[in-house]
Amino acid sequence: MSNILSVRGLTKRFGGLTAVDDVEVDFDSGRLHAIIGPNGAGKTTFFNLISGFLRPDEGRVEFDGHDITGLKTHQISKLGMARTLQIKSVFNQLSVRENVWIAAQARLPWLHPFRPVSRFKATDEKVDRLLEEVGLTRLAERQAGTLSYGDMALLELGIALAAEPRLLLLDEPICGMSPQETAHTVGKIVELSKSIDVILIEHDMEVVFDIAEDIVVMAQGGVLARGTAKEIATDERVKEAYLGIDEDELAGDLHA
Ligand SMILES: Nc1ncnc2c1ncn2[C@@H]1O[C@H](COP(=O)(O)OP(=O)(O)OP(=O)(O)O)[C@@H](O)[C@H]1O
Repeated sequence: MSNILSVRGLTKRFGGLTAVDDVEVDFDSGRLHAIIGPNGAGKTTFFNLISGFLRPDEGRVEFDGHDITGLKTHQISKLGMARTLQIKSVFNQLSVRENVWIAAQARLPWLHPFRPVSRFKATDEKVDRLLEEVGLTRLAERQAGTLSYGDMALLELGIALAAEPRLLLLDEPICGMSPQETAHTVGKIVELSKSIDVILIEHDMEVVFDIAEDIVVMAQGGVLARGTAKEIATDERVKEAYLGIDEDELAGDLHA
């Protein structure tokens, strides 16, 4: 199986704090990956480094065969990596459809006066498909700013998918959602992961253990453990890393 992402010696310091510390990790294509770890473990900083929001102090990141170390976010996104649900990319005044349309349009060459009408038709069809895919067809004409939290998250997913990514990074995609919204969004993520690669940062252990096929555990900037839900749930080092932070909740989830 080929690697969609390979990370070597990745390090990021903020003053005296090493937020990501010499991380070496590969993510193979075709499995749903999750990154978990206690607060402050370095998960979001890791995402920021691989998606170009932050420049690493040391190390190398390879995405889909390209060395992307130090590239800017738009260059990385052009190569096929999308990230969603932490960056608020939605225009609140526009409709759901218009938001996705703009994102889909951005993928095409710059607008010019001689652009064939068929290109707009193709974009319209693509937008319809995307809305269907994320389950927002019924709300297509709704002003985005009036969406519920869960529907807004789905819209952000639609916007990310408009870029036709090979790899989708999701940072706490169900944070703040109701149980129904969670179930719906988790279903979508699983479905999506069958056609594109997904790496998910998530605190909800029940969801992670339920859907992730591969779990990377980060602690204090490094990779502490890696394995299947079963392996991670019984790993003493993982239990220790969470001890004192969320002991009751984790104990419940790990033994579920
Ligand atoms: N821009 C920054 N400047 C200074 N310190 C930072 C910055 N970003 C993150 N940190 C610190 O780096 C460490 C790792 O933070 P990070 O947000 O990556 O952890 P995390 O695992 O995503 O945590 P959480 O689960 O709480 O989101 C923390 O100690 C955090 O305070």
